[in-house]
Amino acid sequence: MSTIVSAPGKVLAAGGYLVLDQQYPGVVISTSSRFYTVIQASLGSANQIVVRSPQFNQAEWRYTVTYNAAGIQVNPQEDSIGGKNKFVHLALQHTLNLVSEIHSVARVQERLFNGLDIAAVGDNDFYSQRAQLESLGLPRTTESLSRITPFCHNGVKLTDVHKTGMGSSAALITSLVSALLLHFSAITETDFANLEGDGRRLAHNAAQFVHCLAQGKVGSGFDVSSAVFGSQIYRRFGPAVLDPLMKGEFAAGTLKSVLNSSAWDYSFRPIQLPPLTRLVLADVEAGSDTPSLVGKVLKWRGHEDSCETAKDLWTQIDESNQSLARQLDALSQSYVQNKYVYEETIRQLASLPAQEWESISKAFYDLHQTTQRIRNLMRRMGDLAGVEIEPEQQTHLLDKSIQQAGVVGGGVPGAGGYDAIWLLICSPPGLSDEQQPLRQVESVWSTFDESNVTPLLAQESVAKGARVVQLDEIPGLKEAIQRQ
Ligand SMILES: Nc1ncnc2c1ncn2[C@@H]1O[C@H](COP(=O)(O)OP(=O)(O)O)[C@@H](O)[C@H]1O
Ligand SMILES: C[C@@](O)(CCOP(=O)(O)OP(=O)(O)O)CC(=O)O
Repeated sequence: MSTIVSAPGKVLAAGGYLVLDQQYPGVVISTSSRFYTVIQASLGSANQIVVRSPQFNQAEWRYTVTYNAAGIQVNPQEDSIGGKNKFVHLALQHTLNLVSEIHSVARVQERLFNGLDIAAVGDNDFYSQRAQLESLGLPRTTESLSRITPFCHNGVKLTDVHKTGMGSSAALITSLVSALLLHFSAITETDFANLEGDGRRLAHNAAQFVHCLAQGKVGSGFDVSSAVFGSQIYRRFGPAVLDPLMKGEFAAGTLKSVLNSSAWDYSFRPIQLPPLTRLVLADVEAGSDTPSLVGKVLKWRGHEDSCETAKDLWTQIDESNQSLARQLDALSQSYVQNKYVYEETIRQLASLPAQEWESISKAFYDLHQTTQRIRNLMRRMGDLAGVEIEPEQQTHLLDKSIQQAGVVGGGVPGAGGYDAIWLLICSPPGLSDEQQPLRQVESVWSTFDESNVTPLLAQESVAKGARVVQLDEIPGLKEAIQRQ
């Protein structure tokens, strides 16, 4: 029997920094690029778990599971060629204990009778493909990216890979924890498939906890929430719910009671991007260090000399972020009300830059203005806090991109910095590939001389968050997990 769960990556389009405070929601889009965990019964030894990542060199981690009065211990084997993998180790340790608290230790022992083989792979978008395109002599376009083998081998060790900032650890932990809970029948597939199901909530709470523990801090959790529930308006949970577990209190029953507790007060409201538009992402440069950016912004926000200005600015940013959410909703509704008119409008917008849209569609023009206002306010926050939230080179790249016909708007995702940009562009049906706004954007990116810009393949995920999949459904997955 095998169990496969996929979980999407994320783009925090609005709400960077603010979303760390429960007062402010964030707008997060989950991506079509996903992480997959494939659990298969192995023919190995009892209580042995092997986790492999066939996209990297030396990426195999072996664990032995033992049982004693304190619960289940997942022990990394000294001879693991992958060295340490805190994220994977903690996911196994705590999810197996959660299973034993929900069922029994015997359930875990029984399902580990022949050991387990677990493969974890991520879509190519999670890792920069710039070097791969160069070595294949291909131009930096989405068309070239679609020619690279799915789940391709990155040619390096996991520790040396260049990530694109789509949240590999959150997607990995979500897919791994959910797959384990399902494989050990701690939650049912039907309940997991339901966005409001208790099983899906438990998977979320468990993945949040493991991710926080592995990161050594309780962040906002927007990445895990979108990996579990899909695109959403996210409001964080109060961190106190995790206090006992973060302090290492694992007396019998604690995991189950904390992770099932009604004290989890996060909220998510599913959203979607307007129909006939598409999200486009670019991998720009080596990533900025998010924790150090966050540290500086929070210091500025807390400082007595700047806290009043910060409060005012955050109120303004929040108003714009909430307008963005409302405008996205309204556009989806207007599509439902009159598909024909909506489609015709998108076709017209696709041939003009957004500054010229007001007379054609006030709703899309306003959306454009809102994204620009959010950029301005975030830049102001960066200037005041002394942090490069939208560095000058990103400003040039975004301005050039947003001036193109059919581009609604964009920004730097999450904490900002040098690593990525996102754009929302019109994608009307019936246009030839050459006429699509995406082509023009790709051409601007390929000739941009201040940094090396490579598109990613990701679009918005149509599936809502984490889901169970079958091996044959996903092109290239079977081949990838069989790779040695
Ligand atoms: N393909 C993979 N296989 C196994 N572990 C992985 C894989 N990808 C990521 N991880 C785990 O996630 C960690 C990366 O976490 P982090 O640096 O927070 O990444 P991100 O910023 O992408 O979320 C790695 O050190 C590793 O423990
Ligand atoms: C600043 C933040 O609000 C958003 C950071 O989002 P990013 O998407 O930039 O994060 P990384 O996955 O670490 O690259 C911090 C948070 O919410 O945890």
